[in-house]
Amino acid sequence: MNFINKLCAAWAGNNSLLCVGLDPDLARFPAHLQQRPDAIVAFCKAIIDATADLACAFKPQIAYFAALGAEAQLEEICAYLRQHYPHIPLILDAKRGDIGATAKQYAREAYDRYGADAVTLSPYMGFDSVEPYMEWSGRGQIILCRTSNAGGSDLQFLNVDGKPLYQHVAALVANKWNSNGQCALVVGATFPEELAQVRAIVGDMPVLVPGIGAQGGDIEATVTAGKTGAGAGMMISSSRAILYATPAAGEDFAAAARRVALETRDAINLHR
Ligand SMILES: O=C(O)c1cc(=O)[nH]c(=O)n1[C@@H]1O[C@H](COP(=O)(O)O)[C@@H](O)[C@H]1O
Repeated sequence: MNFINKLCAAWAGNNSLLCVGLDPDLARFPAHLQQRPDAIVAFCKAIIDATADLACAFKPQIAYFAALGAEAQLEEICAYLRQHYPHIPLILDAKRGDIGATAKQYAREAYDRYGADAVTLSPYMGFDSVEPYMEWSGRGQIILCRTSNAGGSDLQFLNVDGKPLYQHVAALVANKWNSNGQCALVVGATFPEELAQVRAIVGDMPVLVPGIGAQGGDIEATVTAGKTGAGAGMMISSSRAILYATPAAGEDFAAAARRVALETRDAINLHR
């Protein structure tokens, strides 16, 4: 099944627009896991098992693994996801962007090595830096449009031909670039007005929306701004608020993560 169809099925199957971000930070792990050599795998598997029926996607962020030389653990976690939860889209958050020949290697990494259904990409090197990913039929390309951080405004808000640059990116991706029908965009929950602008430009194209939870984005404003006519269209992503839901990071971390994921999914559904 291609990325977009899998996403639509997960939205419906789990009645959820919540994407669970996997950003494993050893320093915030529960004490009983910290010394284990397989701490990252054990932590992520427990979070996955505790939230899989509440999520429309899982999104591992590659930097948290690569910084520790833990790519083998990321491979194991991705294999676990594909084996046990093949109906839930696996998004590799890598924000890649490079010339075509190099892009092809990044695409092999995302789709072949990790088996991701989709990968996050930067648009700023243009279409020939995104096109190589489209050789993997049915896999998704999720392209940065209006990011959740304040500094995103430095470039994305620049006025180009009377419109902010992020709106050009939205229009370009939704029309010319989406030749395989597997593209999506990233718009931060911290900018609901811009999310509404993007929704108006891109029709029903899916949008990955990070920025609720730890970054303080408002759920009601996000859902109201970003939902499609069918009350879907978004992967609203939260990492730290779910992963580290217990202040003291106790042995009950997975149950606490489930509690927060459930509350978040339900808070999102209230406004669909
Ligand atoms: O592409 C992303 O996922 C992303 C885009 C963006 O604009 N802002 C953003 O925070 N992210 C990622 O989403 C996650 C947000 O984590 P939390 O703030 O802990 O929920 C991190 O892994 C970020 O790298």
